[in-house]
Amino acid sequence: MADSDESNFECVVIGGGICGVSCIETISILSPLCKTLLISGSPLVKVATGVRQLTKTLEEFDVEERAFDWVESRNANIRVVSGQVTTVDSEKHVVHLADGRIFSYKMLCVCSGGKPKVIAENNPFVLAIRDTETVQEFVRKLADAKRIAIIGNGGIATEMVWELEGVDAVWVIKDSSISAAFVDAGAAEFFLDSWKNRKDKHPATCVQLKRIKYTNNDAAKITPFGSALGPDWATGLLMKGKSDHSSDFPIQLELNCEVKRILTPKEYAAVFGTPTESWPVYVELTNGKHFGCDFIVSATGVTPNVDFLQKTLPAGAFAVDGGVTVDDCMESMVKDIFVAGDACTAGWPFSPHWFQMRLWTQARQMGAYAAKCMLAKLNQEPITMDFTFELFAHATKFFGFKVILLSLFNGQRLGSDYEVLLRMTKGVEFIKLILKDGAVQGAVLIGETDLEETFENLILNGTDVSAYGEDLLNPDIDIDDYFD
Ligand SMILES: Cc1cc2nc3c(=O)[nH]c(=O)nc-3n(C[C@H](O)[C@H](O)[C@H](O)COP(=O)(O)OP(=O)(O)OC[C@H]3O[C@@H](n4cnc5c(N)ncnc54)[C@H](O)[C@@H]3O)c2cc1C
Ligand SMILES: NC(=O)C1=CN([C@@H]2O[C@H](COP(=O)(O)OP(=O)(O)OC[C@H]3O[C@@H](n4cnc5c(N)ncnc54)[C@H](OP(=O)(O)O)[C@@H]3O)[C@@H](O)[C@H]2O)C=CC1
Repeated sequence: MADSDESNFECVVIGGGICGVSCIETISILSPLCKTLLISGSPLVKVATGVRQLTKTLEEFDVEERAFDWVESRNANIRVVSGQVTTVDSEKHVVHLADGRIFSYKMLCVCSGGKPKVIAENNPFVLAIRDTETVQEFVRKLADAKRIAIIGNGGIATEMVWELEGVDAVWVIKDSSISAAFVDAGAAEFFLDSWKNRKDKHPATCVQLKRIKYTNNDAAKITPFGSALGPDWATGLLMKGKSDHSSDFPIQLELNCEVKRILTPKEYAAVFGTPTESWPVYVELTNGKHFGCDFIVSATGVTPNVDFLQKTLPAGAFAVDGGVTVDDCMESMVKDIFVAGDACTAGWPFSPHWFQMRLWTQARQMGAYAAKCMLAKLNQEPITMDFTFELFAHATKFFGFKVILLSLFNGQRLGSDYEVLLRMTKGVEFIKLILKDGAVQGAVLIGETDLEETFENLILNGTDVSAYGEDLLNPDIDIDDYFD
């Protein structure tokens, strides 16, 4: 290829995470002759493999890290380069890389992911988990730790506390129950109770949803953050500290509070007097408690990683949460710039049963759908929205239990005007249905319930279930028979 060919592409995709790779794979399948470039800030890309469709909208897959040449070998029209995009010139349709290279595009898809929100950005005792490197740093520091503080109440904190061994942890939660980013107080109680009464941390009944291996790649990543970790990042990792306690429940829960300040030993002594035990860092909480620890994990969510678009897009192109607002074709306010995955904020009128959460499945689906939209625009063809945006569906694993979340599982968007139907067997299963206007609007299915397909259908079809009352969750009745 001549030089100019080397830098001119029809489609350019920024980001080698699950979203960017799903985008180029879809372009490659739908339009094998489309000249496409993937610019990855990390030395390996993340590929979804072994996709298993559990129901119409619910899927599981494994995630593997692959070298650039694996991606290129699948299609001669795909090129993958390593580099950090610093700016995008939307007038000239070119992207600039930190090393001076320039690539032109007809259609651009930004899949640059998110970066952790950190409670005290430059404090060396505060650690955030995002990618393979940060998790390795965590494991390394943990090996020398007797007590840590975990701040945040979402996916990372929930998965981390379950895996910890040989360390005391103070879990600082601003809500009144654990894991509130995903489940309500009832399900949280189910988890806590099962956890405290567990006989075996990984009992045979616990379903292994998926397992992946992350490589320790020696090549330096180019952007400050590599691709986000995902399913099973915590499973199989030895998260072991050096405390010699033998408690089965070494977690101290601090509910309804936040970190007031983080203090050095000197600052702590000045405020609270000389401590009985000396620690590298101290934490004061808004509930008045204070304690020392080896380090602090900030697991307080992500913010879209789109700073390099600040000069390209007008202020109005960004949503309140910092993501780039996209329309129902994943396109931003600026022509031919599409944004997908953790980097974007879905800005179209949602279907009644879907909403955005920054998760693997949505990153993969958005990447694939953005590819279809880019090609449709290139070819001036119409496009209809993917079915995947009809219903929110998430499969994961918390505290050793399979967890399925469907549609408005916490009554999102319904205000207080809905009914809840519950079935719970301690240590075995927790099922919660959200009902409104006689129809199922959402479901939380914890344990081996095998009900995901049934409830997905009831939600999607808007079936009137009011005649069934509580029988809907009667364990002696096979509800599949009702709706056959
Ligand atoms: C610890 C952890 C555990 C998680 N567990 C789960 C889970 O169990 N289930 C689930 O559904 N979700 C989980 N998530 C969320 C999920 O990982 C993300 O939603 C998903 O990976 C987002 O994919 P993405 O491709 O949009 O972004 P990312 O994976 O963040 O990829 C972004 C890519 O863009 C590159 N990049 C960034 N800026 C530039 C630039 N300027 N130039 C070039 N390249 C750039 C980065 O290097 C990276 O390769 C987890 C997240 C974390 C952090
Ligand atoms: N199994 C899964 O599906 C997993 C998914 N993930 C995903 O990875 C991403 C990163 O995970 P994570 O960091 O846990 O983010 P999450 O968004 O899951 O959770 C962040 C939590 O921290 C709370 N929080 C925010 N700021 C503060 C603060 N200053 N002090 C105390 N608490 C605070 C949030 O409360 P509030 O919401 O009220 O602001 C929320 O409960 C998320 O997109 C998450 O969905 C991660 C791990 C596992």
